[in-house]
Amino acid sequence: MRRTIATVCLSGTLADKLDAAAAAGFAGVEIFENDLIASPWSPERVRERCAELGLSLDLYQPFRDFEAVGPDQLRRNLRRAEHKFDLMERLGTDTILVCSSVSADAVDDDELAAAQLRALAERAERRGLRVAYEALAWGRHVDTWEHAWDIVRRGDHPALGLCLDSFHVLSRAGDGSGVTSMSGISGIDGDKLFFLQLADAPRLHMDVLQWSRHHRLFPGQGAFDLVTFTGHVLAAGYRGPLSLEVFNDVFRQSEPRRAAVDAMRSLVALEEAVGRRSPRARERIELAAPPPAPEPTGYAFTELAVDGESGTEVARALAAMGFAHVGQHRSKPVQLWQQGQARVLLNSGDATATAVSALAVETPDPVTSARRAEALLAPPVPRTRGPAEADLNAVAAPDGTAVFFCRTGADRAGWWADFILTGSAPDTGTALTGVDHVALAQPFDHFDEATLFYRAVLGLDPRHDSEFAAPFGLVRNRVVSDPHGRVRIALHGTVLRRGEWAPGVPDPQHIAFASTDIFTSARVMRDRGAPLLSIPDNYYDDLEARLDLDPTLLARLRECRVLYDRDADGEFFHFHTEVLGSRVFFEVVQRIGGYAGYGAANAPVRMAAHREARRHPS
Ligand SMILES: O=C(O)c1ccc(O)c(O)c1
Ligand SMILES: [Mg+2]
Repeated sequence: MRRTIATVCLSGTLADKLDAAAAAGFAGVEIFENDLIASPWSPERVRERCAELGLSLDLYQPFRDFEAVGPDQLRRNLRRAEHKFDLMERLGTDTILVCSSVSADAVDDDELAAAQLRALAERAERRGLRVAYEALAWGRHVDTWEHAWDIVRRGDHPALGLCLDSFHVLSRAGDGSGVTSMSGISGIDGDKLFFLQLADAPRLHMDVLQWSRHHRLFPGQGAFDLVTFTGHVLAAGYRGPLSLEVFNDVFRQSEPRRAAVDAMRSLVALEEAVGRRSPRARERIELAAPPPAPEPTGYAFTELAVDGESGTEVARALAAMGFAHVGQHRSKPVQLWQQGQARVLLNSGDATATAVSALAVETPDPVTSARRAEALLAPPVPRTRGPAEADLNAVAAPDGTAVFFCRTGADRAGWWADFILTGSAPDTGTALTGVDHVALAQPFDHFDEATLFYRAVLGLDPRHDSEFAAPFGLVRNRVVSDPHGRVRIALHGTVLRRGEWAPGVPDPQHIAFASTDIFTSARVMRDRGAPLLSIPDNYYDDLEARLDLDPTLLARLRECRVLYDRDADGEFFHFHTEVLGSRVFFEVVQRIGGYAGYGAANAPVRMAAHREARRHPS
């Protein structure tokens, strides 16, 4: 379908926004009035620039507080409208969005509202224009799509139709009041559906206007069921553009070209999901159909960027945890460390701070995984490849992490062949079997973009949203994972921009290894000098108070400095190393039963302990 975007979604001047929309491949834009008013360009110049960029002007918006007023006010409103019609002619756009009145002057009279909208539509029609009426969720008298649709029908004019905006529909449809629902949408006459605006949002309990103006997201980044919603709209016969209209404080300050790519990715993924839900729609309507994501089967490796100093520190910690340096890269300063199915690369080739620099996801079909990534606009990572080295496909995630696709299995012919084996063997006495999850710190501005990236590109599902008060501010967590938990990526970032006084290091990232026996892991690793994190006694006193644990178990937890959590499905045991270099640590976890969480309740304790360890290095 045609994909368009409202200029309000992007930051910068109108010129910046148009450039960004075109660069991301949008076919057209909704011109948001404020962007035009603030622009030094004449409407003719805007039209010309859009033509140069290959963008159509699909909508002019918003026209406010028009309907259901007294005769004097109506005269003033029609005069105002004629001015905007002049402007639309100059711009070369034929549809104006009229949003339901929020004015105290508006009266609760549907017949009057319909008659006045009809009068507006008559004037529009004379100029070859049309009016799309949208119910704002906070409209004074009209705040549901059903009500707006009823008025449009009463107005009964060919130049008067409905604009549906998923935010206004779904913010109200989920509030439990039953005043509106989306199921009736498929019964709307498709010819009367003049425009469709799409936005997602997190479920928040707050004033709906504030929610809309600050927290909208691109589809796939929030909690709204846009697949079902869009399916209903298409079933009604709508064939106009899918247009994004997102008001979001973070996007408003992001680099517009990058935000526009995020936006485009959201629509491609949405079209794909709609087509998958309804194959019949796919026969009739052109919907994006990127190659389906092959289900990831695990991590081939995780790469850490290290410098000389942190490299030694990390290597020493890995050795104490039972890993062996089993391979050395043929042409690059990269070491391969292994224990069970856990493989860690230490790359000292780039002089960057210690960080998780790459994830290699195992897939049964790396070529298709890479083609999908490309279809979803994942930027490729340029790589230098030595002779006889594996041709690894990598794309860059929004947080800068390179994501590689490697064939499932040890794949000795693939990336593994780039390493010369050292002959060292791991020590199996530490009970580690593989990688449980990788936790990646997300830059404040790219959290939602990252969720969509991992979801769309890798086909992982978001789950386990949580938020907790940490020593340096509120932290937000979200895990993206495949259904079997083979590739779990825990994304975390601050909810608010991080305070200046927080330690002069970025949030640490970590790799969590799975253990079959947490107490053995802890004891053996401690004996071998692994830099394990010390946990305060207060924590164990509180555990005892809260959970009424078996005293023997509590004593073992306390002795081994293991953290504990449980839920209805099972139990979780974990411990951590200190931060190695500037921003990486390791975690060891054991899951019992069906526990599928990450011990979020313990995270503030762990963070404070890391802070303490940095202040008083052992
Ligand atoms: O927040 C608003 O005022 C506003 C304006 C125009 C829209 O299309 C909309 O959905 C909201
Ligand atoms: Mg809208």
